[in-house]
Amino acid sequence: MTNWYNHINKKTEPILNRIKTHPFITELIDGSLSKAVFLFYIHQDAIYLSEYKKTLASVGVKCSKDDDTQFFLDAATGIIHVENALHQLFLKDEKLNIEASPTCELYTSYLSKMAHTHTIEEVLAAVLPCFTIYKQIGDYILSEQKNQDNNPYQDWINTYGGEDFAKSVEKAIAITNNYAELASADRLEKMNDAFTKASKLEYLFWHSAYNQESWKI
Ligand SMILES: Cc1ncc(CO)c(N)n1
Repeated sequence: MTNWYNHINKKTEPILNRIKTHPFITELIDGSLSKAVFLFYIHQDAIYLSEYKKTLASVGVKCSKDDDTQFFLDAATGIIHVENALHQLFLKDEKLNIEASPTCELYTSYLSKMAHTHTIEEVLAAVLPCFTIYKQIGDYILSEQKNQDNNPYQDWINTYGGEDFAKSVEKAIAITNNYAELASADRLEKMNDAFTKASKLEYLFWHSAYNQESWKI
């Protein structure tokens, strides 16, 4: 398949639309999101990112082209910078010794499973929504908001709306499309499933933060 990403992006548009209309995002746009909810999200995202960077490094190790390996290792390093910047801004005095929520645990475990027991095509498809959905949501928020000068969450919003992130997203799409071009119909189906599941997990991640999800016991 020549442009696999275009195909799966269209197919998963309903999930993206659900994220755009989720109260976490609509309230983030107008600045009314509760600080407790946002901090819960940032804490969970800190845990998520520290696991996600390991998955990206594993993906890099699995790539056959030097260039692709370098891209994922750089992306993993880039995450360390994002983590430090965001967490210094928003978690100044907060301690990071909290446990992962059920959804955070589910998402990071799913990605780790894909990286360690599935094919390179599937794990590429599984990590891609982390790039593309954040880019789409970052751009969406920037285009919708009218309060860039006084939104308390602007630093977070700017991280994912910028040019550097856009380049990185384009490269991740191109690498995944290259693998999809040579994949069998069966492998493509598995890639679709992985991209769809990771997109749903992105939705659940916002949703679980909005509800400050806890372990039931
Ligand atoms: C849950 C989640 N997915 C993707 C990103 C973007 O790297 C992030 N920061 N958090």
